[in-house]
Amino acid sequence: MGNSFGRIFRITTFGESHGLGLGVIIDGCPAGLTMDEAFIREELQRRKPGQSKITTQRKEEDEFQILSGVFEGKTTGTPIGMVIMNTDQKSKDYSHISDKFRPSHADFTYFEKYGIRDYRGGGRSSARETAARVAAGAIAKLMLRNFGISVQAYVSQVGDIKLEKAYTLLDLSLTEENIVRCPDKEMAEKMIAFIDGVRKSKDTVGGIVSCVAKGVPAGLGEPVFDRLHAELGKAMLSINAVKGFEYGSGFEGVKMRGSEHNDAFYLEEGKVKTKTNHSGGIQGGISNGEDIYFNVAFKPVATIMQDQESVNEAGEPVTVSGKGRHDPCVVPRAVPIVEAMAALVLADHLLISRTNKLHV
Ligand SMILES: Cc1cc2nc3c(=O)[nH]c(=O)nc-3n(C[C@H](O)[C@H](O)[C@H](O)COP(=O)(O)O)c2cc1C
Ligand SMILES: C=C(O[C@@H]1CC(C(=O)O)=C[C@@H](OP(=O)(O)O)[C@H]1O)C(=O)O
Repeated sequence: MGNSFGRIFRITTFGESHGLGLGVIIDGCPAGLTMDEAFIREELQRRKPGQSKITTQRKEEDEFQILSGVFEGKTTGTPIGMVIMNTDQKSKDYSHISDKFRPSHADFTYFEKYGIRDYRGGGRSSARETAARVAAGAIAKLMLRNFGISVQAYVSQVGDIKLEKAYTLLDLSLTEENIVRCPDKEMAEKMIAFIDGVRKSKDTVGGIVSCVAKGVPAGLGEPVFDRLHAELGKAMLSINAVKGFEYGSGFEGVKMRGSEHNDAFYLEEGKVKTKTNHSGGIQGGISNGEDIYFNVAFKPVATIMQDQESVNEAGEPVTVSGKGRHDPCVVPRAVPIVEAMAALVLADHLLISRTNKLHV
């Protein structure tokens, strides 16, 4: 429970931030998929810590090894095991809080649930675990690529610096050109300067990652509880520090009338299309063939380099001061994580949909 995700394309992750390493088992990846290790490496590089001045300075190369499930460059249909070793843990930085709870991190809730405190870094609750998800997500992306499906995310907001343009008006190929991963160069510079300033003031800040999936065929998703947007929402809300998810017109849509919000159908070369896409590519929990787009809100990082009020395991009031290497803002590194989780949902539903209709 709690460590696995997906139904057919199913992943289980393991490992802690300051343990020996972490990894993932993917069970259900179809046989015959060409493995592109260089691509998996690239994806991990986009997420790894220590990549710029606006991320945590922990230096992990996040080199991975595939242990099973691949033979002569192709998946065999058996479980794929992947490991990434930890090489730069500095657990000493956490000895001073070994019995204290950092406000708004998971120290207190994990202790309440398990009665055990792995105080080496955030343990299992550290976003280090998302390296395993990105490795699995890369394989899901390789599978989706065969079906012409792409998933691309970018940073659209940091604090109150907001990119007002919709994704349709942006050149998303520019996202990787800067360290904050915002495709608008000018806005990116503002965001970077802002995060750097917040970091220097020993504080942290939140932001929004936007994501678009293109080429998703109509018909993915289940009609009632496992609606495609519910699955995407769960995937996104399972990422550390996520506080909000909205898809399509989202919360802004409430300001519109039905006459404006409805997406009119038309035919293009015999194919059903919609003129607008307020539905975000999903209607009745099922994809309609249009782009699927959504936003994910991340809170400011909990560990700040300032004294904060807290309590310890003995129930005494204490002061907690941040130490160690932490992200001043998670969104630059969250971009590949959001993409990975979206790719896992879509790969899973692509395989599920094959059981829906005899002719698919
Ligand atoms: C990419 C990424 C990097 C993160 N880095 C840090 C960090 O350096 N320090 C920290 O306190 N929290 C960091 N977080 C957030 C914590 O992992 C998260 O707050 C914690 O697991 C508690 O979960 P919750 O915030 O979802 O309740 C990061 C999250 C992500 C997605
Ligand atoms: C190491 C990574 O990021 C970490 C995410 C994280 C957290 O609390 O989420 C806290 C910091 O590390 P630690 O687990 O040592 O406290 C970050 O450096 C990584 O993403 O690979």
